[in-house]
Amino acid sequence: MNKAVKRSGRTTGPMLALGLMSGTSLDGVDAAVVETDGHWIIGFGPSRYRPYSREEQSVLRAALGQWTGPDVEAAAAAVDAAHAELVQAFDPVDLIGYHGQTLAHDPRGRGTLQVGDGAALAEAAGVPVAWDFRSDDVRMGGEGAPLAPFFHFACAKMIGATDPICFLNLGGVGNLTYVDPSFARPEIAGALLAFDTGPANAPVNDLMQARLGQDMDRDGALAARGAVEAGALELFLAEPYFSRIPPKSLDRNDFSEMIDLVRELADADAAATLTGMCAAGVVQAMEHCPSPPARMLVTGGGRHNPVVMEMLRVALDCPVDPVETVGLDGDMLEAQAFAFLAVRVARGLATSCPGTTGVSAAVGGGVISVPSTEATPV
Ligand SMILES: Nc1ncnc2c1ncn2[C@@H]1O[C@H](COP(=O)(O)OP(=O)(O)OP(=O)(O)O)[C@@H](O)[C@H]1O
Ligand SMILES: CC(=O)N[C@H]1[C@@H]2OC[C@@H](O2)[C@@H](O)[C@@H]1O[C@H](C)C(=O)O
Repeated sequence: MNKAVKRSGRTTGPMLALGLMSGTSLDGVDAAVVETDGHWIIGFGPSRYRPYSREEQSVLRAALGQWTGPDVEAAAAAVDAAHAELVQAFDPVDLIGYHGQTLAHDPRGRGTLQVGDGAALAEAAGVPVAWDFRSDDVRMGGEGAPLAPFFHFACAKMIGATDPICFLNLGGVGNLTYVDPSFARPEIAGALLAFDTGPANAPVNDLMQARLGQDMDRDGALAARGAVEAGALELFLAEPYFSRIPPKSLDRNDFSEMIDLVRELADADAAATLTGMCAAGVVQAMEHCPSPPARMLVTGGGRHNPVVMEMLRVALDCPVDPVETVGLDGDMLEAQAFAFLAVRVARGLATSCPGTTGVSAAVGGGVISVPSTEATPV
């Protein structure tokens, strides 16, 4: 059996890390290579996407919101198998960052659960694996999410930003990172503020599935034909979550009852209203930022939706662009984030701080499992 270790032996120099992320949309696994010393992004390597099959998706969906039991075990097995298969497609790396699949997230109650066994993957791949990224943060009073902000800080430095900017990830859930790149390090108070903005694509996907048997409102085609219903939007914004001071985080299904607010609406109006809720959550989020950002860079699948992008452009006082505008890859940013964080775990560096998760002090989360064939940890 391999062992989980906390700290690195090697302390400097770049490493080649492969990040693996299975997001809340349950569509598949993203994998991307990053070369980094844990502080600076030296370069981006190859990336791949491995979609879940219909069967795999239903296994994962059946386990959502559960903490233990046969559904969770089946989901864990499906997640491990998909990741092990995907890793095979890459040339050797120094380290893997394995986020796994979040099934349940209740940081102030039962904790947070990502399935995916890093020890087994380390054995299968023959490479050390950093995993279980969120538990330590939750144990120290944090939200356990979002964790991409330390990577966003490095991205802001890489693109040469000098004024504060925001990264907005529109996945199943939305999350925002405000970065002040004038700070030298991400854990210094004031460098980062991050939190989940509200539901993003998940309610729209659920609506499309329930009403039309489709996975998503591709290119916002349905929403573009409808109108936002003001009453439903108002009820949505009355949710206490939006006025709560960040950091704060959400589970995928925390807002699943939003679909009830559009139950009486025609398909196009329902899609437009749920899309409007995603944008409105972001607009509310800006109220919590310490200063207006110079620009907003959008990542995640929602950046492909012209309806939500236009809503944001109309409502916000700064340019709103996909991250591709600055040369980043919006389909792979989260996978790259977990490659970057893996190296930070290996180096004993912090992965979250009070500004990103509300944790009591900067914490280096995650553990590293080393394959039994390897004599010393990374
Ligand atoms: N062309 C498109 N038009 C509209 N929506 C799109 C398009 N492409 C992707 N999406 C939306 O983006 C979603 C996938 O986003 P993404 O891959 O960022 O999610 P995720 O990583 O699983 O979620 P999270 O970041 O919450 O973990 C799809 O389920 C869909 O709703
Ligand atoms: C608990 C959990 O898995 N949260 C995810 C989810 O998906 C988006 C948003 O909610 C964010 O908080 C987080 O993922 C990103 C990758 C993060 O940790 O930065």
